[in-house]
Parts: sequence; structure tokens; C-alpha cells
Amino acid sequence: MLELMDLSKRYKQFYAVKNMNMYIEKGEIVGLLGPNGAGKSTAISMLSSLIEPTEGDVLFHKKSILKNPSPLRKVIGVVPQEIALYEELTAEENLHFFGRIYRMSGKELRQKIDDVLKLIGLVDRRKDVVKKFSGGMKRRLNIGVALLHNPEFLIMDEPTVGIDPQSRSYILETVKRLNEEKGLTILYTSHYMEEVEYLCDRIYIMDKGNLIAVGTKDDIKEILSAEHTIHVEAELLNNDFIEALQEEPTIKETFVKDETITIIVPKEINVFQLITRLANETKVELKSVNVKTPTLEDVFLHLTGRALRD
Ligand SMILES: Nc1ncnc2c1ncn2[C@@H]1O[C@H](COP(=O)(O)OP(=O)(O)OP(=O)(O)O)[C@@H](O)[C@H]1O
Repeated sequence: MLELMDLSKRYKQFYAVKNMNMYIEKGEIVGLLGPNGAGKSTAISMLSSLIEPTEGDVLFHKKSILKNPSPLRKVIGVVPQEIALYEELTAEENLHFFGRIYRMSGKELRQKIDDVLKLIGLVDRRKDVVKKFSGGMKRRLNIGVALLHNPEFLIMDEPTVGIDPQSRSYILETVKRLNEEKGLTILYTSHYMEEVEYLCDRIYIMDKGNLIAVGTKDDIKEILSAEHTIHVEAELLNNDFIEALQEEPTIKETFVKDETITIIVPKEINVFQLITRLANETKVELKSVNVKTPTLEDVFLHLTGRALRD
């Protein structure tokens, strides 16, 4: 349905997106994952024809959107990262305002506003002004605006940033339902691994403007198939232990977060023996050493040497 062909965006000498290739089939939820500044928003802006690429092309049903963006524009809904709502208007008034921009009116618009309010779980709050809403409710209304004109293809730019866990899971469930029940094609960008893992069949991972991994969840996890990801917990971590792990040549990556150390080692290494020895030498009391099923987060760590939320 949609294809990105060697798409690049350059600002002076700096490539925000470089040679990006991607396809999205009808009915899919595709994940675009990457840390802040990876180039996700720039890619989305190009593929939704908001900004022009420096090089490359975007094809919608095999036709370039650069020459003629209107067939795509008619069927996409974009949920921007920034909340775009009028604080002084009620939820209903906001939907009405944006519906009018989509040239909807009368009974059709009233019916659609009712449907959307139900879908985003804000029927009871329809008469409340947006400035009284929590961050999560604003995000949900932001999504509602993008759904007013019955889009076939929904682009969501980090729709769960900075919200409470309930709103987050509500949004994730809504995205799943929109796909399963209404057949909506969705491009979902996030820097949360677990969201993309939960929602998407196919995933593109970006870093510093480049795609660094592409495939199904299983394909991407396969990248780690020759390695184990181990989580090490200690009573009290000390720097000597961390340094010993970092300097150990058989350990590929060492990453410390709170009291847990994650390391990546080739499968053939007897990791329990190794860690116990290093802990003894540096006088660290181990709490647990667990081999984990690799997550996409581990894949990102493996590919870039950095955690996704650095
Ligand atoms: N108009 C612009 N001029 C110059 N540099 C830009 C411009 N827009 C984006 N960039 C740079 O391009 C890079 C990618 O930005 P982009 O917003 O696409 O990343 P992102 O993955 O969406 O991250 P975030 O989650 O922080 O929005 C960043 O380094 C950003 O500073």
C-alpha cells in the first residue's frame, strides 16, 4: 500500500533520515521504534506528505505522493506527538471544530463525534473543557481528532508519551481494536519496546537517521540467537564489579540500570561461572543471575550498545 524508497531528509550537512526503505501493507500494524532524535518524526512527516524529502520517493498504491499527495491525504489520519487541541473548548467542541475542518457537518458529524467519544472513552467528559483534562485524556482526544474522518491509514507519533499507565493501556487497547475490528492500517512510532512488541507484527528500528533492523518480532529477536542476555542482580553493586564485567573480553555488552546489570554473552560461555568468579574477586554479593528471553530492548542494546531510553 505504502512504500518508502531510499527516502532521505538532509538539513545542511546533517541527515535526519538517510536512505530509508520501508513498506506497509493494508491491515498491518507496523512499528517504528527508535530513541529520541532517531528520525521517526521526520520520516512520518515525509511519508504523510507534510515535508518534502531531500532524496527518494514515497509511493502510495504504486504512485508517487510527491507529484500528487491528495489520494494519500484523503485517507490518512495523523496523531501528532504534540497535543493539538483548544484548551478553552470542551472535548465535544474540539471534535466539532476539527470535523468542520474536514468539511463534515450536521448529522454525519454529530454521529461521528458520538462514535469517536465512545471509542476514546470520553463520553462522560464530553462537556468538560480540555484544560481540566489529564495528560492521558488529552492524548485520547488527540487520537479522536485523527479518527473523525474515517481514515483508512492511521499514523501515530509516540501517542503514549508522558501519560498515566491506565490511559496508556487504554490507548494500546484502542489501537488494537481499531486494527482488528475496523481493519485500520497503522504505523505506530514509539520509544517503548514493550508497546511495539505488544502491538506490531513487523518492526523497523531506527537510530541516528538509519534503519538498523527490520523484520518481524521473531526475526529481530533472532539477531540475538547466538547470544544470551543475562540479568545480574547484586546486594550492593560496586564499580570494581561493573568494570570487571566491562573489561571481560567474552562479554559483548554490559549495561547498568538501577541495581540490575544486563550483559550479552555468546551462548557457549559458561556465564554463571564467569559472573560468580568476577563477583568473588570484587567482593560483590550476588542476588540473582537470570538468563532472559531476549526482548526488543535487548536487541537495541545489542545493535547500538546503548539503551533505548538513553
Ligand atoms: N527542521 C529541522 N532542522 C534541523 N534539524 C532537524 C529538523 N527537524 C529535525 N531535525 C533533527 O533531525 C533529527 C531527527 O529528529 P526527529 O524529530 O525526526 O526524531 P524523532 O525520532 O522523532 O525523535 P523525538 O522522539 O525526539 O521526536 C534530530 O537530531 C533533530 O534535531
